Amino acid sequence: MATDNVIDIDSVWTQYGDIVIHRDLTLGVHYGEVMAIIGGSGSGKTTLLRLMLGLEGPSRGTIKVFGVPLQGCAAGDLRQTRNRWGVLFQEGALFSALSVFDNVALPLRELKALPEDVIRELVMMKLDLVEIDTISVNKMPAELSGGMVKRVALARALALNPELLFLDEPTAGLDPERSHGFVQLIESLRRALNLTVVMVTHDVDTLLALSDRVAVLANQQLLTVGPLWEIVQNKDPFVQNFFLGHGKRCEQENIKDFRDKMAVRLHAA
Ligand SMILES: Nc1ncnc2c1ncn2[C@@H]1O[C@H](COP(=O)(O)OP(=O)(O)OP(=O)(O)O)[C@@H](O)[C@H]1O
Repeated sequence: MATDNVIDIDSVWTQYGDIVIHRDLTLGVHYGEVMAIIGGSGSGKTTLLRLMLGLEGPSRGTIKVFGVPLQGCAAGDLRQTRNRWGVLFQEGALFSALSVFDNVALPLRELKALPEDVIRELVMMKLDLVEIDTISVNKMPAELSGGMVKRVALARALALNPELLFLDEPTAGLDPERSHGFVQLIESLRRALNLTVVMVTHDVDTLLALSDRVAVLANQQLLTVGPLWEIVQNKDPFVQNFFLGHGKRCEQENIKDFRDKMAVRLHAA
C-alpha cells in the first residue's frame, strides 16, 4: 500500500534472548519532516535507528524505507536504498587514518563510477556547505576541534545527495555555543536540501530548534508521538522529567516555530 511516509515501521518487535526492547512498535516518518526520537537510557533509541538503517533486523514486524522492505529485499535494492540516505553517527565517527578530504570522498569513491576530478569538485562543494575552509582539507581528524569533526562527518553524510538524513545525538560532546551553531547549520541545510531527518537526541535545545514531531520510547513501546508542544503536555513521568523546567519554553517557542514552518510550507505550496 502506498503511503506518504519515507519510513514505515510496522508492528516491530526487537528481542535479545528473553529481553524485549521493542514491543509491537509502529511509527511512520513523513516526507520532509524532522522526527526526533527520545526516551530514557536503554529504551531502545539507538537500536531503533540501527533497525531503520538495516544494520539489524527486527525479531518480528517490517521496516520499509522509501517503500523498500529492508529485510528480505535483494542486495542491489538495499544498496540503492542505502545510497539515498546519509548518517551522522555519534561523535562523528570519522576514519582516523583518512584526511578530511578522503573521509568525505569515501562514499563517492565507493560508487566506483566517478572520475577523481569530479570527486574532488563534489567533496569541495560539500565541505563548503558545512563551512570547512580549504586550509583544513588535508588535515587528519585528530587535528580538528569537536565542532569541525561533526561538520566533516555531516559533509560525508551528505556526499551522495541523500533525501534522508539520520542523526545520532548530533550535538553530544559540543559546548553550548558550538552546539547552537551546529544545530543552525543542520536546520539551514535541511531546508535548502529538502531533507527528511530522523534524529536521536537528549538535548532539549536541539529538539526545539529542529523537530517537527517527537516520538517518545518508554516501557518497550512508543509512548506517544506528536509535535513538541503537544508532547510536553504528556503527564508520563519520563516526559515530565525530560522537560523539567523547559515545558513552558517548549510550548511557547515550538508553537511559534510550528506556525513559522506552516507559513513557509503554505507559501511554498
Ligand atoms: N546486540 C545486543 N545484544 C543484547 N542486548 C542489546 C544489544 N543491543 C542493544 N541491547 C540492549 O538493548 C537495550 C536498548 O539499547 P539502546 O542502545 O538501543 O538504548 P538507548 O535508548 O539508545 O540508550 P542510551 O540513551 O543509553 O544510548 C539496552 O538494554 C542494551 O543493552
